[in-house]
Amino acid sequence: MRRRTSPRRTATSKPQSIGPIQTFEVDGLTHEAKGVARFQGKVTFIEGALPGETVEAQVNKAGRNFDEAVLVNIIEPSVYRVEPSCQQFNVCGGCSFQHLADEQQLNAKADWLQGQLRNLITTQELEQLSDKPMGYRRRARIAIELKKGRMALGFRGKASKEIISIDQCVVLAPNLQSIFLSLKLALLENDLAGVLGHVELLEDTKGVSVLFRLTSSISDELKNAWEDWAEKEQVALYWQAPKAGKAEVAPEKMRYYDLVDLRLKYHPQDFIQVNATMNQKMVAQAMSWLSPSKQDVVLDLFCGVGNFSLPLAQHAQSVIGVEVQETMVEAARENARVNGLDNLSFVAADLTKPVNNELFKQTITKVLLDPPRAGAFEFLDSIIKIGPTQILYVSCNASTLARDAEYLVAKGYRVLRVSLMDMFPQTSHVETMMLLQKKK
Ligand SMILES: C[S@@+](CC[C@H](N)C(=O)[O-])C[C@H]1O[C@@H](n2cnc3c(N)ncnc32)[C@H](O)[C@@H]1O
Ligand code: SF4
Repeated sequence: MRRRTSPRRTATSKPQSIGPIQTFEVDGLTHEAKGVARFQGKVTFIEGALPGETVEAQVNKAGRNFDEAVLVNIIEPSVYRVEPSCQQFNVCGGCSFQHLADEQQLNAKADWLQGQLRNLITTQELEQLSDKPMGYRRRARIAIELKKGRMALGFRGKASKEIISIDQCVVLAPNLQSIFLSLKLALLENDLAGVLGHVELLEDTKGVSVLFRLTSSISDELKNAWEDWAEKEQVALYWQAPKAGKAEVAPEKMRYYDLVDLRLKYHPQDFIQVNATMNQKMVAQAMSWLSPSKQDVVLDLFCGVGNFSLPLAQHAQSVIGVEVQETMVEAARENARVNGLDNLSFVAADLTKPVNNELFKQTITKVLLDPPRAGAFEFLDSIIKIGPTQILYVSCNASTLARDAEYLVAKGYRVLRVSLMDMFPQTSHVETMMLLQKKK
């Protein structure tokens, strides 16, 4: 439980203001964590202000329909305001909600999600799935910049593209937090920083790894110095050569993570869900909601390396996974083989384009889809043609989920269950699971 705060001056940096300091009563919150107030009838968004607060702010962007203001002082704080755990919270763009108590963050996300899905869930209760609020990220891309001889290693800022230099990131898994510190010190001591595009930190069942994205070649001597550092820190090191699409990785250096009794191999730059414990819970919930049985042939769209396909195959008659990246399809096939599952097949296909293959020849009873932010609109007519009895939609973008689900509902499906999954606490991102059933 984090400490509640009392009235105080905020640590917000000095605003580039155009208006005088005014007093606002805040009565709403956007999903990007901006307080919503009205001044003489006009909506004003105030970054850092919370509902129920009386604040002083200065309008720094005046628009026709709304203004934006910079928080100057909190006169009456919300009872849900807490001290941010991260010292960089006011400037780093990585988190939006650290000033709001964890349970209230979830309520705010639920309200927002309910609004996005207002045409779909009037009576259904929005279910919730959550886990630890801090130390959950098993993957992070760290930006790097050298300016006038000074190194900034961190994330993009809240209000600018500037890289905010950080020493500690409390949403990272603890092992990644400690390797981050060691990495920062080591980068200050030699010449690698000048030829880095970015650094990727990753933790999985195999351990911790660091991937360097190079912008130009480096000497063997420098490379060896870093290999020594990696050995001392007991991390695996990967090098992505300049202009290379992906790092070259020997089979024995592939990564893996465990999912209950399954082991899934992947390339260090392949997609994996960033929150390991929430992923376990999400997959378990998907199995419980979709409830695959030996009568079911399940289609797993946007399947990655088989995160849902393999657990589905443990219960279903068979599973067909579809994924655009050939290398991930190969990894998924290998994962099925190594885990002793012979009722899976995988197809490499771009689901935004017409898919002309065996998919439509089989009787598919259930479909699971987990698309990127853009959603799956182009493939919806194909799903309708396949005609599964149930569709389980996992989404990281509620607005494309709403669009796609409204289309499915118009074409003969109804929403059975919806769950907000707090995959990314402290940030404004929301993961959602929706189960749809074909109307009789
Ligand atoms: C949100 S991830 C989900 C992956 C997997 N279901 C999991 O849980 O790890 C979306 C996946 O869709 C794949 N993808 C992106 N665009 C695609 C497309 N046009 N057609 C097929 N797959 C695509 C990505 O490579 C990625 O593996
Ligand atoms: S992403 Fe990390 S450094 Fe940035 S605000 Fe969140 S916890 Fe702090």
